[in-house]
Amino acid sequence: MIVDKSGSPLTATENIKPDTRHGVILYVEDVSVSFDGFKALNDLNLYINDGELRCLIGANGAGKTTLMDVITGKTRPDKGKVNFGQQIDLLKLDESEIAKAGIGRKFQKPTVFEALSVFENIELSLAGDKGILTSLFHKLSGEQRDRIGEILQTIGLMKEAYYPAGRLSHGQKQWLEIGMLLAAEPRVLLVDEPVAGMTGQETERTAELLTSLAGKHSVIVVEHDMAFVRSIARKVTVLHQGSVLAEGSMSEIQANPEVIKVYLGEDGGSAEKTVGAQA
Ligand SMILES: Nc1ncnc2c1ncn2[C@@H]1O[C@H](COP(=O)(O)OP(=O)(O)OP(=O)(O)O)[C@@H](O)[C@H]1O
Repeated sequence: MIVDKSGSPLTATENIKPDTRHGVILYVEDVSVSFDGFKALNDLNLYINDGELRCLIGANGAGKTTLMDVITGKTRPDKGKVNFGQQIDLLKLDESEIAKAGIGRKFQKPTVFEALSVFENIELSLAGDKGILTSLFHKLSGEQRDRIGEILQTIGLMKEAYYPAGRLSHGQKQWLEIGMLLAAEPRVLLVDEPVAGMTGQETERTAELLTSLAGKHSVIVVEHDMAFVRSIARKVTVLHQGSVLAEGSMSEIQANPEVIKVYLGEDGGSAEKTVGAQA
């Protein structure tokens, strides 16, 4: 349940806006999560500014997915604080309330309705909880049509609006899914490995899309592809063993001896090697 400053209960549907007067939209403080005694997150602190585009990197098992799970209510931390703006305590909300409050998540695998058109997929998302049948037989208002047009424009699928989603390329399906999330007008978008499996050209367009969303939305991208991270990131957070190891611009991260040591020593994977090699 969300409460206002005086402690009165409010529901997530009452259009509660996160208070970002201090410039921060997401506060994650001293968060720990254990699985059978193993600390997947260990006193983690992370602050995301309103409208920023943040990249989250780290070796396999560093805790990136667990962090996304905590923010979206899928996993409850053992301790710590997770606030949306200054006043909304996300630990008191369930997954669907968190989504309704304005935090959208895109998983790695696209889950669009393949038999429906691109337009209809977005139309369904616009309808929210109303259900497929109600929304497909409900006549759209001019305003709703305009909104769908705007989203199609943003995700670059205007030409494909009436194609069945099943005919889209892998990259286009990913953009459609981002468009479906945008229908709910989220303040924060969590995007998990958006360019995995994409062609070079699709990767470039995804970089443009995510960069264009920042400002109006705060975007957190989890990604292993360092070239992609370099192309979009203003600020990068490196997770290691459930805590923040380093935070800064890409060049600061690349020059950080701890980051180089941990990646190269621990995993030696290509993404991490790229960080070392670039330093
Ligand atoms: N439900 C769970 N039960 C037990 N251990 C878990 C569970 N979820 C995650 N872990 C462990 O917690 C640690 C952090 O996992 P997490 O998936 O958050 O890492 P990650 O940074 O997202 O890694 P990857 O890049 O491989 O996705 C790992 O050691 C993982 O095995």
